[in-house]
Amino acid sequence: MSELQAFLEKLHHTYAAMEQGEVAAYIPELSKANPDWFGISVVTTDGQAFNVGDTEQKFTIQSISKLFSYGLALEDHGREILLKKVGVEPTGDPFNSMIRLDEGSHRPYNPMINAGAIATTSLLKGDGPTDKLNRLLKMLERYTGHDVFIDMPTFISERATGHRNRAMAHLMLNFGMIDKDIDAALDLYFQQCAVMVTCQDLATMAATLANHGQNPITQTRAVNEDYVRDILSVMYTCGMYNRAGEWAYRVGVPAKSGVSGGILAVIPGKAGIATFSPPIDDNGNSVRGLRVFEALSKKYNLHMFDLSMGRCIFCI
Ligand SMILES: N[C@@H](CCC(=O)O)C(=O)O
Repeated sequence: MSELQAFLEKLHHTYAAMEQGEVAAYIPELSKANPDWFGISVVTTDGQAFNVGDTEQKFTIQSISKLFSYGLALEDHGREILLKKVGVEPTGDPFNSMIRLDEGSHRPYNPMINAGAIATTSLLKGDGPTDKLNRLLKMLERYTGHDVFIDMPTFISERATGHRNRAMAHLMLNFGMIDKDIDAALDLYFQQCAVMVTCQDLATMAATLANHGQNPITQTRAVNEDYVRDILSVMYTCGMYNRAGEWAYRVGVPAKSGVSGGILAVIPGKAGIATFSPPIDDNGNSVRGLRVFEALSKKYNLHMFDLSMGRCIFCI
């Protein structure tokens, strides 16, 4: 067994017993997740895969989808046009806050909070709702390397209860920051959040970004190489809810988490790492996931600004 595999198994064993955190329930369908589900996956840019635990359990991608739709919007519109519609500043506020929408330029602060993600998804090109959804699914399939599907109960559950997201869309419409067909934009946003993935998928998707936008297993290009740096920049500053600063300080790699319990992180040029465990803390981050990433970063010197010798030894 490789040293990395042995270390992943040790981490899994150590943190499986943790009992902190709560499974998200504000989208009713998410509350059905088993709090004991726990997986850790690593995929390297040369195509090696390491897995431990529930890495084949399917779950809805939720907020992690935001970084991928941001990549597609960058391809559709380019950096400067998109920047006029959605900023790149961290907020320090909860992901579903709308306080800052009502001040200043009315431009959502960044594409990783809900307001910015809804605005980003509303900009995706396509000939009507079906074409837009198909473009989004095809894009995600280039990252995973296989077909992806929407979990209908989760989509319907969020569509029926997502009043806060609906309110944000109305506020942005009021300010003229979003196209008037907000129901279609919200449906597409709820659909992208309800796409089913596994922990292994998330690691492959992260490895694709680590590999300059090309899937290291299928060799398919998932996103234009020019935009990988934009995606990773907003992940680094805004990807971990209102713990993004502490994550950057402690773990030091671009990452994104979602309320269903997934976290993915990109080690540029080296690997993608993902964890899945549904209990989340007050910020929305998986409690087991945070511990695993802190331990991995320490053990393998993953922090981007750690320039000591032996950095990221596991992925060479
Ligand atoms: N669909 C969820 C995603 C939230 C998340 O994972 O942060 C929402 O909009 O509330």
